[in-house]
This record gives sequence, C-alpha cells and structure tokens, in this order.
Amino acid sequence: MTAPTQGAPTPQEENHSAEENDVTGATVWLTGLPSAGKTTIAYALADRLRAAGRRVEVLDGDEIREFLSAGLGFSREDRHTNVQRIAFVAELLASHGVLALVPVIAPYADSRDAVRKRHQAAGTTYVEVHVATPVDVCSVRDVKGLYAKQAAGEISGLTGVDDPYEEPEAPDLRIESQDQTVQESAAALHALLTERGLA
Ligand SMILES: Nc1ncnc2c1ncn2[C@@H]1O[C@H](COP(=O)(O)OS(=O)(=O)O)[C@@H](OP(=O)(O)O)[C@H]1O
Ligand SMILES: Nc1ncnc2c1ncn2[C@@H]1O[C@H](COP(=O)(O)OP(=O)(O)O)[C@@H](O)[C@H]1O
Repeated sequence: MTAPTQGAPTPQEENHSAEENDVTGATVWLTGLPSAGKTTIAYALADRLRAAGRRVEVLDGDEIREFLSAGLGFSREDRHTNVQRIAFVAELLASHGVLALVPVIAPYADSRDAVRKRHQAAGTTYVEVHVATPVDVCSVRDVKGLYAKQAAGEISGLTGVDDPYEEPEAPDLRIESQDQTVQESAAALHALLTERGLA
C-alpha cells in the first residue's frame, strides 16, 4: 500500500470530513407562554447536544430583542416581524448543520406557518415544540415578574393574559412542563431529535 502524499487527506480523513459536512441541522422552535419553560429547556437540551458533539446555537428571545429586533415592541405586527427575523437566522444556521434552538413565544399561528414554510422551501428541517405549561402555573412561576406587573396594571398586552396565544394544533411535541423536571422535559425533546436522526 502506498503512503498517502504528504498534505493530502487520507481516505479516512476524507470520510470524516464528508460526515461533518453531511451533519443534518435543524431549527427546533419552542413556543409557549412567558415562564412556560422554553428557555430553560432550550439550554438544558443544548448542554446535552454539545456533550454529544453537536453544534448548537440558542437564539434567545431576550437577546434577539436587544440586538436583531431592537426597537420592536409587542404589537401583533412587531411580534410577527421579530419571529420572521429569527426564523431567517435560524434557517441559515440550520442549513449549515447547526441545531438552532429557538425559545421564542411566537404567539400567532400564521407567523409560525410562515416559519415552517420558509424552512420547507429551503429544504431545512423544522421541529415545532409546544411548551404547554398552563397559564396558572406560568403566572405562579413568573420568572420575570410580568404576570404580577400585568395584574397590578403596570403593563398590558401580556401573552396568554390580555394578549393572544394561539396554541399549535399539531406540534411535533407537546411538553407538559408542570408535570416534569427540567431534565425530563429536555430528555423528551432529546429523544424526539434522536428518533429523527438529528441528535
Ligand atoms: N407583553 C409581553 N408579552 C409577552 N412577553 C413579553 C411582554 N413584555 C415583555 N415580554 C418578555 O419578552 C420576552 C421575549 O419575547 P419574544 O420575543 O419571545 O415574543 S414574541 O415571539 O415576539 O411574541 C419574553 O420572554 P419569555 O418570558 O422568555 O417568553 C417575555 O419575558
Ligand atoms: N419541566 C420544566 N421545564 C422547564 N422549566 C421548568 C420545568 N419545571 C420547572 N421549571 C421552571 O420554570 C421556569 C421557566 O422559566 P423560563 O425557562 O425562563 O421560561 P420561558 O423561557 O418560557 O419564559 C424556570 O424557573 C424553570 O426552572
């Protein structure tokens, strides 16, 4: 057997690099009410996926609103614009083999449909997860104090209270976080991604 030319990749190296290039990315969108558990599950899942060697980005709603969507508010129109911008970035990442985890409320069905269609048109995998924690549980968790502020009349237009949340009719997965630990919720989503060849 002749030794490979110096500098040229061995067949094993070539295979390895082909495998890397062939890794399937996907957008995994976690939709649900404020304090439902979207962000917590996304980061717990990211830890698991990174430990398994996957490239992962979490497109956190709060961070996106500070930069990419700076200046947008919470009107129907602004929420739609926010969601479409995030979908654009997520799809780009996913099309390059990244698992883009998106814990963003996305309260309107037509906005989420547009996200799905963008991914379908590009041939990029899209997974919709409904973190279906009931509003009474979310309002007790009240991670950012928004439910208390709304009740005190300090803010209005809070999703699920005095602003719409249109529940997904047929998500790929529904997580009832009120009955689970964070790790159980993350494991359920990890199992779905494994089943679909994404993890
Ligand atoms: N009025 C109102 N309604 C809903 N949410 C509100 C509101 N004001 C501020 N926030 C906080 O904004 C966080 C980011 O929202 P998103 O970008 O995910 O919302 S949207 O998809 O554009 O509707 C969102 O983050 P999460 O709590 O992680 O869901 C909220 O905490
Ligand atoms: N199974 C679960 N999955 C996710 N979060 C949970 C779960 N059980 C309890 N929690 C708690 O609920 C809160 C959810 O907050 P967060 O993830 O910021 O919600 P969101 O991003 O949907 O606004 C956290 O304090 C988290 O520890």
